[in-house]
Amino acid sequence: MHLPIIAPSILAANFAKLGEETRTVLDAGAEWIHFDVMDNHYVPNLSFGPMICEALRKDGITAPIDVHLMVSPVENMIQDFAKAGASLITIHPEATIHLDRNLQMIKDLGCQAGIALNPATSIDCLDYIMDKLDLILVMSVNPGFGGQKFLPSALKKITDIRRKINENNLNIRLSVDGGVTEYNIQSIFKAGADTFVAGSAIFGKPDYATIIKTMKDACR
Ligand SMILES: O=C(CO)[C@@H](O)[C@H](O)COP(=O)(O)O
Ligand SMILES: [Co+2]
Repeated sequence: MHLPIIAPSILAANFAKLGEETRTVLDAGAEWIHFDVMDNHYVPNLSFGPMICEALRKDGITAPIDVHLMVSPVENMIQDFAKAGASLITIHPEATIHLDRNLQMIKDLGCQAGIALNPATSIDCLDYIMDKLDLILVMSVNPGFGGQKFLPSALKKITDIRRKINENNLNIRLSVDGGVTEYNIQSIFKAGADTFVAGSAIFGKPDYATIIKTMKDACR
């Protein structure tokens, strides 16, 4: 099992100070930055695109940027985010009719590839693509908005996917996204997740270092 990673979602940051917020949360102990891309088509909300990712890179952010694409179609955004400095690009199976091809496209562009599973999406879709994955993102809310409540059904899904990863001896990170807080992170960790996306639980606090430490301490 991998060491736990905290990936704050900057969707919950103060957009007027995005560079500063990103640096502060990394200095506070976060390992990755989670970058939620919403297109008002695949999900009913609009966030930010590759230009903002590129701006963070130009501003000196060197930490891994974990791009969560909630867009359809995916092809142009995969190319643009790879160019903009994304480290990892995660796509939703419902957002494309060529999942295998698009995962391969992410890898060919030099990024790590992830798949995001909505609350109602079965883990069966993993069966023929596991060898192309660096990350599986379990959505513990329906995608489109920050600040929602964690859906407990995600815990069984995490356990089932952890079993699949371990049985096949695969080097895949298992991430959980949506409603992760200092109160539920331990049960999510115990279910088998190793990567924790949290937006409002971190950016809603005055002291990012304390909340990140609390979350990490819960994962032991
Ligand atoms: O992808 C998404 C939502 O679609 C997430 O990354 C959320 O933005 C996480 O925010 P919180 O639920 O932690 O506030
Ligand atoms: Co996300």
